[in-house]
Amino acid sequence: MATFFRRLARVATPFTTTKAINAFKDQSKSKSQIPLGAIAAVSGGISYFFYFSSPTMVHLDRDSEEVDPKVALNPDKWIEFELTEKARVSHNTQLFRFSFDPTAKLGLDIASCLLTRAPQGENAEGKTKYVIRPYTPISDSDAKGYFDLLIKVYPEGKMSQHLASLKPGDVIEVKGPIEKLRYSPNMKKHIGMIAGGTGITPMLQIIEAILKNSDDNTKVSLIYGNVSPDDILLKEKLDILSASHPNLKIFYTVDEPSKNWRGGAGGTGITPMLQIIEAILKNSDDNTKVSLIYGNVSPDDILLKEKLDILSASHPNLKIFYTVDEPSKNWRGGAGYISKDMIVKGLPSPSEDTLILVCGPPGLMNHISGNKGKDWSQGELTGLLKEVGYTEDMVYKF
Ligand SMILES: Cc1cc2nc3c(=O)[nH]c(=O)nc-3n(C[C@H](O)[C@H](O)[C@H](O)COP(=O)(O)OP(=O)(O)OC[C@H]3O[C@@H](n4cnc5c(N)ncnc54)[C@H](O)[C@@H]3O)c2cc1C
Repeated sequence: MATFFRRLARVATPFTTTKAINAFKDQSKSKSQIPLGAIAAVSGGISYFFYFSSPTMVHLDRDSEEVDPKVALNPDKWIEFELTEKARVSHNTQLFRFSFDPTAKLGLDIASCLLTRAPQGENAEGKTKYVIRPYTPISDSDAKGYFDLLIKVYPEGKMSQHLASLKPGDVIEVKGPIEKLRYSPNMKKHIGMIAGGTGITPMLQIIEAILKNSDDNTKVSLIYGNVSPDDILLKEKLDILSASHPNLKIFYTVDEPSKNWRGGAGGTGITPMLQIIEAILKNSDDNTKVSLIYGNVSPDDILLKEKLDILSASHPNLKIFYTVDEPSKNWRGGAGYISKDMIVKGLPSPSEDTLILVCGPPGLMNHISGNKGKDWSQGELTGLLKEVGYTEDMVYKF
């Protein structure tokens, strides 16, 4: 448990790809007990390297193809799952790991959610009343024996408070899956995503499905909005995925930038990035595209800017976006509500080859795309996406 909390604490520090690989090596010594704190910090990066560099994973994949795996979820029946670990991810968000038969998969297609229910007193006839809420697992859909939920805990939230009160060994009832958007590889050339807060969860399901399939060439551009830098969930995981996959570009924006707001790399956090950039650029057989978001307090604080500018000017595969806390007059983004300008610059243009996915709290949905209908239908497309020229068939609201 101590290791688990130490790893969690490391979430606050810049995480390099080397660290991710080492973290994986450490974990592989006790494969059945991967600490959830490490998952909170880097699981995406680890699973990415796992999928693309580990012979063990190839072997596991072959195994799973040979035998039709058992499935843990049942769409018609509430099933109890045991909480094995939980970890704080931000000041109001926690990660929960639930376990089941280690030889079974959860049984979730991309992109789907599941339903949880918890008892909430009794009705007049003495029967148990339940609160039921949907959540989107963020663990690999092929993972055996466990699934992870990333949940924002609301002060008055019936289910989120119940979940926050659970201790390892306690159980929660779950039913599903409920399919949202049926994702198939290469269904679109370019997918744009706009997420707010825990609205990142369905996006993560789709991103990981794309990145782990080497035949899927879909480009993904994600705009991820949060209130403050401390609210950005799984940032290290997203950064590692983006740093190691040229088809994934991420732009973070926060309503309340703090002094520490650093974007993808901050200050001396540039050093590991530079190592990777130089390794890529000096190898003429390496066609990896790199997008670097490099944040600093002020324009004067940007380290090695001249060198980075020269590299970027001479290598078309390297794109750099600088962000600063104390902007000069030329400041162009990285702070404030998601704007029309960010959408135009950051997402694929309206076209039949693109799809824009939106997920977040009602305020964000209203601002970006209009909310869903009362009957959970897609509802009318309004907001910034409509203004920019997208049509209803180009947008999916989770
Ligand atoms: C398809 C789907 C997938 C979802 N996946 C996730 C997920 O992966 N992780 C996750 O954390 N949530 C997810 N949600 C939201 C989740 O289902 C619950 O709505 C949320 O956890 C609040 O439930 P609660 O019972 O704790 O709060 P409630 O008792 O329903 O609400 C109590 C108070 O909390 C506040 N509140 C509740 N929801 C919101 C909101 N969305 N925005 C702003 N304030 C709110 C309001 O002030 C409300 O009055 C998903 C929702 C849907 C529809």
